Amino acid sequence: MTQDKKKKLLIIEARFYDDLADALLEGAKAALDEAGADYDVVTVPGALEIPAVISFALDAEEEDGESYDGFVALGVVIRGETYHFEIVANESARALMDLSVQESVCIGNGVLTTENEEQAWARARRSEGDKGGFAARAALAMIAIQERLGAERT
Ligand SMILES: Nc1c(NC[C@H](O)[C@H](O)[C@H](O)CO)[nH]c(=O)[nH]c1=O
Ligand SMILES: CC(=O)[C@@H](O)COP(=O)(O)O
Repeated sequence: MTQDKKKKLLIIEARFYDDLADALLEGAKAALDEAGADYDVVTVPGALEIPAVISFALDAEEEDGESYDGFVALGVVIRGETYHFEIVANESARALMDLSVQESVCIGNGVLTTENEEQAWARARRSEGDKGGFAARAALAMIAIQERLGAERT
């Protein structure tokens, strides 16, 4: 991957909450458009499915499939009545971190984990927290650092 090559990223969005997913995706797309990066979008049911899609993309790359310079994970996990919040929030984050470190993959994590919907909106809206845009910019930053260090995935 050369410094001047146009970057291509894969956005994986968990659409457990449709309207919130729209807000996160708007921010992420705006950030990547502003950076002049190309991207594809894949939609999954929930945050727990996001890490596997990155694994699928890495596997496909080894079979001469599409190659992505980085990944943007988007989703919203809102606490309910049971322990499932901890499972979804913690395990999706853990799997993304494990992928980034063990596979040297550039990932921006825009999966919100909130106590309620109000907190989620305050972070999803591009005009407020813009966590979707932040995650996209984080992925781009990691791609640049990986290039600078000469650590691109072969
Ligand atoms: N409760 C939330 C979920 N739960 C669904 C899981 O992510 C997963 O899709 C399901 O367990 C089937 O494997 N997902 C979110 O993204 N946000 C939530 O608040
Ligand atoms: C984060 C979740 O999994 C949550 O939406 C599930 O709600 P509940 O714990 O009330 O089943």
